Amino acid sequence: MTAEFTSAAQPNRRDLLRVGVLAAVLARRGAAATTASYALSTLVAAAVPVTTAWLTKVLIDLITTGGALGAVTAVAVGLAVAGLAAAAFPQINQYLRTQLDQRVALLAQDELYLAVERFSGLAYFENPAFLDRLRLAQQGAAAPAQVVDGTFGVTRGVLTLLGFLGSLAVISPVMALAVLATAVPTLLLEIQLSRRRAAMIWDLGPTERREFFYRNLLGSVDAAKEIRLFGIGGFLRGRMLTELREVFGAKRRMDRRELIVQGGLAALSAVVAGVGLVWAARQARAGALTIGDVALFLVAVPSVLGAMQQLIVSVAHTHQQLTMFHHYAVVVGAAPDLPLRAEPVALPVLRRGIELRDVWFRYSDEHPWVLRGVSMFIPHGSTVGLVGLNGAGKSTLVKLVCRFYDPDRGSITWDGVDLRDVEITELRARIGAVFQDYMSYDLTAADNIGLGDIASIDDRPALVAAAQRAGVHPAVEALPRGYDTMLSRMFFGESDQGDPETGVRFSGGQWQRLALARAFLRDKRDLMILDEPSAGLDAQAEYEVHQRLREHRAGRTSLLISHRLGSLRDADLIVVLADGTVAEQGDHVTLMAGGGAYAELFQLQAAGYQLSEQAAGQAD
Ligand SMILES: Nc1ncnc2c1ncn2[C@@H]1O[C@H](COP(=O)(O)OP(=O)(O)OP(=O)(O)O)[C@@H](O)[C@H]1O
Repeated sequence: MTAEFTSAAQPNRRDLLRVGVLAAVLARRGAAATTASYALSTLVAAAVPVTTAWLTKVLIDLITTGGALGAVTAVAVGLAVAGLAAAAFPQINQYLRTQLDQRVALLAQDELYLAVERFSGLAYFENPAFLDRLRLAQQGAAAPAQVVDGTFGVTRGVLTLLGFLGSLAVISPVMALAVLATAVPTLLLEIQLSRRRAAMIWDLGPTERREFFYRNLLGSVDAAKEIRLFGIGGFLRGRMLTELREVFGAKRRMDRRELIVQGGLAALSAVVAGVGLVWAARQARAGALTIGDVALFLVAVPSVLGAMQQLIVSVAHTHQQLTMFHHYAVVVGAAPDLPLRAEPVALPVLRRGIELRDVWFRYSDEHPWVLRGVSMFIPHGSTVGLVGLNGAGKSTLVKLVCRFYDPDRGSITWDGVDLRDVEITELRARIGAVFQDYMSYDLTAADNIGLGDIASIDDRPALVAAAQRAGVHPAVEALPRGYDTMLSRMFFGESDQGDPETGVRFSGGQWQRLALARAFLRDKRDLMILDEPSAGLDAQAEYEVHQRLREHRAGRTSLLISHRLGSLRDADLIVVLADGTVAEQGDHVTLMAGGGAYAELFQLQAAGYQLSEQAAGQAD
């Protein structure tokens, strides 16, 4: 499924052509008028140097041969106008280029993240090859404008080159051929260098990713405690530097290669120009060339070489940008990570329940099976508790019910309709959830709750009601700007708290209550999933939250995961997962009477509490 991300980084000619067309289409859609103006301005900019050189030659010849005053004046005025154009057009070009860059990048970025949003599962985001592609695609979003710019650069280079080469050919066809002959190897070598550079960028992807990870870790507030307590800053820094040295080493080798190749080619051009200069001087001395010819020659040779250099740089740059843009095209054009039905079945309002039938799942072919034939039923209107040791597959099962992945075998049905047959967004719109690894957004308290149901984000009474149910309302109300206070995972001083741009730091339990409030805002959904909703709460808060959950769960369908078995005691059904299968299921009383894994776990926890009570009693 993900082979398209791991395939060779080097696009072939057909790929380049295809992405070139894609870049042009994006430029047209994003900035048609700017692109057209830029094209026009490029043509003028290309014509100016050649026109100037010819007018200079004509002027010198007119002056040295005693031409008419009117003619001299007309040519001089022409030269002045060309000078004006030479002064103005670089600025105009620069402005148009920036406009083009920004407009096309805006569209390209929008389309990239639209495509990313369309990947409705999680598998791509857990695939390092995809993450590498995405990182390069983000850089590639700026490429279409660069490709257009490069194409215009090539056009400008070709026009200037042809103009000067034509001028040179008039004076010396041999010289024109000699100059042209240096261009061919230069162009080929530059393209090869560009290919190598693109391959190097791709190969360095994993190394750069690791370096980025260590760099982030060293500056992260979350990791700061452990790094300091364990004294591992030096160790992590060492690893970061090793990765960085590897990156720089590869880049240095590439730079040296470029230095040798480009230096050699520049020397070759200089030799050709030098030989030409000697030849022209001798020809003028012998009277075979006019002074105007020599002046034109003196301008034409460096201009041809310069235009050629510019052309080569533009070709190489365009090639490199096309290669970068290819990463963008791979991401934007990637097949959906989860198969989508062309004609999805409408998702019925849940009336009967959700059934998992012989569900097998593993994260990839290289991973072990996590679920091995799980069959269970979540009846509508009931609370089902999911129990199991760490790594038993509880969160995985929840992710399958949300269709973040598809089962490898078996099926999950919603009132008899297979989840694979319905529109994913419709399914997700029917589910409310607090995940084990819930998000803490560096946004206002209101936004942190409102994101749970974007349609209600401005409905303050609804946000307050959700916060009240999650028991976080008093804490939010006490904030400097109440619900409009920015919450942040960063620390800001007291004096900053009046500043709406800075944030207040919440405790872990308060963030968790906010996540709960976010889920409560979605409470009119068919299914509520709560994966460890109270793990970070103190005992009193946990009691309160469970009390509210109980009230809230009444008559609704919910799937509840908790290691604190006491909180699942009153669930209608408790399912125990072990070794990827359902080890046992039933309500609390039945499972306790059965004396199986659940009863054992429950008694172990209860004994733990009794022991601590006894210890506390003895201490008193
Ligand atoms: N994205 C992933 N890629 C590969 N393996 C994964 C991934 N997520 C989980 N696993 C593996 O799947 C198994 C089940 O994990 P899961 O998180 O579902 O367990 P759990 O029962 O929720 O555990 P816990 O009680 O610790 O939360 C574990 O062995 C875990 O290593």
